[in-house]
Amino acid sequence: MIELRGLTKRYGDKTAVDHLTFSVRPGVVTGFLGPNGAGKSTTMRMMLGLDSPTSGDVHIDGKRYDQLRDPLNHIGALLEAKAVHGGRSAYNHLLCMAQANNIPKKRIGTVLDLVGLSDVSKKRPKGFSLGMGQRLGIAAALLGDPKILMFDEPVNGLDPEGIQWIRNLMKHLASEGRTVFVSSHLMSEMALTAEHLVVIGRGKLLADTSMADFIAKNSRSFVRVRTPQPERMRDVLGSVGVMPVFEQDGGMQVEGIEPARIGELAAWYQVVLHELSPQKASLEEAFMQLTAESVEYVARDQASQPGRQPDRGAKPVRRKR
Ligand SMILES: Nc1ncnc2c1ncn2[C@@H]1O[C@H](COP(=O)(O)OP(=O)(O)OP(=O)(O)O)[C@@H](O)[C@H]1O
Repeated sequence: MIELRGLTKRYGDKTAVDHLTFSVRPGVVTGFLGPNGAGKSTTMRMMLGLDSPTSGDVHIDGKRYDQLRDPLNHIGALLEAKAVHGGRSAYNHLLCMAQANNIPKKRIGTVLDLVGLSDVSKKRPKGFSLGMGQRLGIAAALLGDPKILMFDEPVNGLDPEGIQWIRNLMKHLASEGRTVFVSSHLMSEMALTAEHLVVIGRGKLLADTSMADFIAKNSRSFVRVRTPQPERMRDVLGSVGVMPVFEQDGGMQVEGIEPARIGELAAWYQVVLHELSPQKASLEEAFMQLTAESVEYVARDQASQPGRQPDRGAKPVRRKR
């Protein structure tokens, strides 16, 4: 279990982490989400004692990191893929870590097997691909057989096979009862991996919720209707108590009625339809809306258009009647 209480980090007048209070529980993968610059890495560094908080604290199984004996036996982390001494073989890299942390040598073979690097254990990591480097970083995190694991953007730059491997590994580690905390700026990736979500923006907590709740609240479904007779269609829908919402490009979003029923009504009242398609607002859209206020760096074309939504149909515009 990881517990943060009022965790705050300031760099000069910049508040990178702003009074974060939440807990990360064992047995599930917890996704740590936020746009670039939200403060995820800074938070993780403070969890690992690599940075000290300006105020507040973080406890790993009830203790501060610096109070843990043999910390690698409690918490393992993958922060930067290639932060490895290039001159040592993969085996020797892990050996140095094991010796420095009172970890039995036999764990090295176990973790190299687990991440699929046994065949290249004598090779130097500087010749490794990004995916192999990532696997070595994970082997290092698992070396002390810790109950808590932390991964900072572990799938960045990986191919689909590597992404799937890491996803399955994280789920497996959680199913063994471990605490698994993984950061990402991609909601779609987290939806496939995490059971719990912590979302931050500009260092502040925006959501601490189960993935199921987040999906239930945010995956709004609606029907997109396009017709050359929008006013007439609006009246037809109004006659059955449904109020469409017009989109900027003239289409309309209709909620609370099945597409088949809309088609039947249109046929009955002789309204021509050009589109009748069921839609689901994506989780990525919901995440972008949640964090929209807190995005630090916005592409110029978005920034120059106040109110512009990042994705098609993310927020419909109501047209005056
Ligand atoms: N050492 C530092 N000195 C000054 N500012 C810093 C320092 N480290 C981080 N920051 C600032 O703190 C904020 C949070 O950065 P952080 O790297 O924790 O965010 P992040 O959520 O991990 O972002 P990303 O997804 O881009 O890695 C950013 O505005 C960053 O510029």
